[in-house]
Amino acid sequence: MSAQILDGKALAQRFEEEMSQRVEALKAASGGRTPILATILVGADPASATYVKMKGNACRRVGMDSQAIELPQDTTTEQLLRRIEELNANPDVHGILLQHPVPEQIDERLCFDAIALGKDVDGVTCLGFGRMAMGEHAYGCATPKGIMRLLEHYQVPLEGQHAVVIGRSAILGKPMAMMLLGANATVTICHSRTRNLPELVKQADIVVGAVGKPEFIKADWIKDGAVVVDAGYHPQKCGDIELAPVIDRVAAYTPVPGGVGPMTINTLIFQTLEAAEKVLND
Ligand SMILES: Nc1nc2c(c(=O)[nH]1)N[C@@H](CN(C=O)c1ccc(C(=O)N[C@@H](CCC(=O)O)C(=O)O)cc1)CN2
Repeated sequence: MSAQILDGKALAQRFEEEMSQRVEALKAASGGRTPILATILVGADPASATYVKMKGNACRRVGMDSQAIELPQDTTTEQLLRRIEELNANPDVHGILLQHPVPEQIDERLCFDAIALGKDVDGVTCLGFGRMAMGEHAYGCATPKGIMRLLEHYQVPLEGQHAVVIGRSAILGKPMAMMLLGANATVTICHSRTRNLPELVKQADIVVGAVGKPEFIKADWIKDGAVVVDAGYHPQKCGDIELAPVIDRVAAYTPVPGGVGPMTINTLIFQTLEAAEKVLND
């Protein structure tokens, strides 16, 4: 069997070309106003700094701007909330990204939830999650929404399929499960205390690795013909799933790197453009 590669890098590039045209049209229609994503990075975690830089670069590639806010490691919850309130009130800012994780003294949930719903282009607020889960409009959480866009592009059937999501984090596993459910998949959510994890994964038509541990999901848990989606990315340049031994016997898989990661960034930028279009086209 020759597996389909769910190529997130190529798809993100293609979507960027389409978005560039939309940005140009928006600027022309709004007297030259430019969509702006505000990015907030707290502390000096090198990986987070890299991701935020990649997001700013992606904005510029499609003709949008980013406003980078860098706050020191000892920032308090109150200080961060004030910065978010300023961005909420700034009409020139169309989307707000708070890079996760923040230093441990900060109440991350409180800060995520302070982001105005219309500017929550990273889909991190409880309100946005609730609306999405109930089938109402909200910007989706960037990584799971990016996975859904990838699966849709490659016409991976979801309806009636058994999707097993391994991981239950607020910005990945939980919204992923709700999005798959919204697409009429039958969803099992597994986590660190799940018993019989290998047996559950063996039942999956679609496996989503979202556990944050390198190659935690073993090749011999994955059934022949499954669709394998790996949302992990680790310094060893591998994901959450032991991928190499299964690529000849699965139906489709996301490579690491070049699968889910580029779609995460593309989705954030795409949703920023949507938010800007809502404001600037009015
Ligand atoms: N507020 C948020 N914080 C975090 C999110 C998020 O979606 N919102 N996701 C992750 C990290 N992340 C984006 O922030 C991210 C991780 C990896 C990639 C990516 O494109 N990886 C590449 C490889 C990169 C490399 O070569 O160094 C790939 O997989 O091809 C993009 C975004 C945690 N925080």
